[in-house]
Amino acid sequence: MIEIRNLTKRFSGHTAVDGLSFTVQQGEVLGFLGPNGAGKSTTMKMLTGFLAPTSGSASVLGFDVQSQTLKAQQQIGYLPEGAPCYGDMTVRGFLEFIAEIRGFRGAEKRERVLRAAAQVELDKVLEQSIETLSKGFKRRVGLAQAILHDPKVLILDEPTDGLDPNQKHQVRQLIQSLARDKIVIISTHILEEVSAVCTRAVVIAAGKLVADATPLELESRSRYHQAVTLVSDGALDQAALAALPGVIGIEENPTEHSLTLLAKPGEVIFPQVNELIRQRGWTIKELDVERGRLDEVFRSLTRGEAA
Ligand SMILES: Nc1ncnc2c1ncn2[C@@H]1O[C@H](COP(=O)(O)OP(=O)(O)OP(=O)(O)O)[C@@H](O)[C@H]1O
Repeated sequence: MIEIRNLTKRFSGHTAVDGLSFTVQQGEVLGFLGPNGAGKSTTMKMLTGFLAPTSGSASVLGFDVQSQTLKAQQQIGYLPEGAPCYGDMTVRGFLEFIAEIRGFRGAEKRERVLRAAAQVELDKVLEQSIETLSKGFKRRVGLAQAILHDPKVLILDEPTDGLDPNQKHQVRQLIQSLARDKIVIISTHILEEVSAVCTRAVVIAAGKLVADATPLELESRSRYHQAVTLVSDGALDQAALAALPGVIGIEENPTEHSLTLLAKPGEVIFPQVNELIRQRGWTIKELDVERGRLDEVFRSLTRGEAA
């Protein structure tokens, strides 16, 4: 388990992290979200023992990060933002270098490098210099160095930032396969990542926790949760749609020639909308029921709080 208790960091009069508390259990993939300047990197630095908190504490699998720093750090694999590597080294050379820093020698070092490279599918580029790799492969090198010592905890700072959609997809699949027996914390600005890979999300703004929930719970806070969008060539009777039980509003989307019916919190409106369509014999080209919009929830949670 990772436990963060009342963690606070002040920089000359400015409070970057403000009394943050949360825990993460084995098997969880936690999305750590917040606008620029919210305090994500500062929290990660305190959690990984690179920055001392002003007050409060953090522990990793029972090891206090401040008083048992090395023990705590041995449990952690860390992918820093941008996954910096030594570009002129080969993939194998770099991974062996990291393995040595982690204390592995001889056959064990070589085996660990091969195992980590195989896990993230780097086998074919082991002898290639890192600077000649694509961004996606560079990110894999960063992931490989983070898992060399088979840590129980992975801390990944914006692991898919700057990658193309295919590379994003591949790195997310890798994270999911690595996450099975680990605790994973992913800091991200990319909200779709939260739905794609995270089991839980902690949202911070101005150093304070503003939400701690599953992606589904967060989506259910959206005003678009259970909203029904209809696309039709013909005109629809908006008054009749608005009068349906559970409907609290209608939005017109002129560019898409569609109507979005908003549901009262906690209510499902799809059956009554469907019934009205049947009764009136409307031709509907598309009908979509939404889970909710994370970007809207994120904005309303963090609005005006960014530094
Ligand atoms: N060493 C430092 N000295 C002074 N202020 C700092 C220092 N490091 C961070 N800060 C401030 O602390 C606040 C939180 O910064 P932090 O980098 O943790 O945010 P973040 O959520 O990681 O942002 P981003 O998404 O942009 O990476 C910001 O206002 C930042 O300017």
